[in-house]
Amino acid sequence: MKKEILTVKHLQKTFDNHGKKFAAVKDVSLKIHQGEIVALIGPNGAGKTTTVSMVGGFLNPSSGQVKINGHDIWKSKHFDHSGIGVVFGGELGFYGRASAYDNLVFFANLNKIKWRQQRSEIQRVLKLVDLQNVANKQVWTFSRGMYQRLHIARALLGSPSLLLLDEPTNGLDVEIAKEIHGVLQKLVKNTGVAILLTSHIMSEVEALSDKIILIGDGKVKETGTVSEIIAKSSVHHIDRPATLEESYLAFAPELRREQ
Ligand SMILES: Nc1ncnc2c1ncn2[C@@H]1O[C@H](COP(=O)(O)OP(=O)(O)OP(=O)(O)O)[C@@H](O)[C@H]1O
Repeated sequence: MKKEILTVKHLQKTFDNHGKKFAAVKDVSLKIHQGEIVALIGPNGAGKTTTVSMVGGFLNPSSGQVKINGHDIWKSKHFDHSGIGVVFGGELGFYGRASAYDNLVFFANLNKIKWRQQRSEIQRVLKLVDLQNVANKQVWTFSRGMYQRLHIARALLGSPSLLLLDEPTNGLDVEIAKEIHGVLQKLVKNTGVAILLTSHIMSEVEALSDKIILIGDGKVKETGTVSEIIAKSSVHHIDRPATLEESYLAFAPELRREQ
């Protein structure tokens, strides 16, 4: 049995905006094991990003538990980020005139990686995302795909056991999205890192995930592998298997927010 990396139990988040309460996450429980890719899917406003933010330590839960490697991250006063790498994505976040290597030195310092270990650690993460041959190139020259790979490399500094990716290929064209999928699959295979991602792109979820968690109205509505979710949706065709997108659409009414 593979090691349990992330355990989330009955997570809840209620926002209070000037006395007006809104329960964004009502009841989310999930588990991720070493080397697993798990996708959170659901309609806009379902509570996916709020969940990921609580797992990543950016937002404190109203109640519930988040454990990384058995350690309750919200129990201790000082949140220990070392087990988690967050991929922020987008075209910001790096200094364009500096090289990929020098950008990563900046983040290695933030991560408190000892200077003696920095060189080998930066080379390790650049290799994992296949950027080792452009380590000394200025980042402004990078393509969108290379930029996204550098975001992943940054998140891998310090060898976290869990990577969080909120819509990892948002705004990227199909070809670059495929490139990123390949990087993530290779990463999981080579390092055993666990991945929690959110996505609206069903082909991406189908290609990457070992497990899917369907979220609606701030609650987990279904959990299963791609084929289990398709089977549960009861969408059938005589001439071909149902797609995840068709099955997701069949679940859509159940996922809407209760008024
Ligand atoms: N700080 C906040 N104060 C009040 N409500 C918030 C706050 N942050 C998020 N929400 C609300 O909580 C709900 C869940 O938002 P969240 O961003 O987690 O959804 P999501 O599933 O990630 O949606 P999307 O797919 O659009 O990214 C939404 O209705 C959102 O407006």
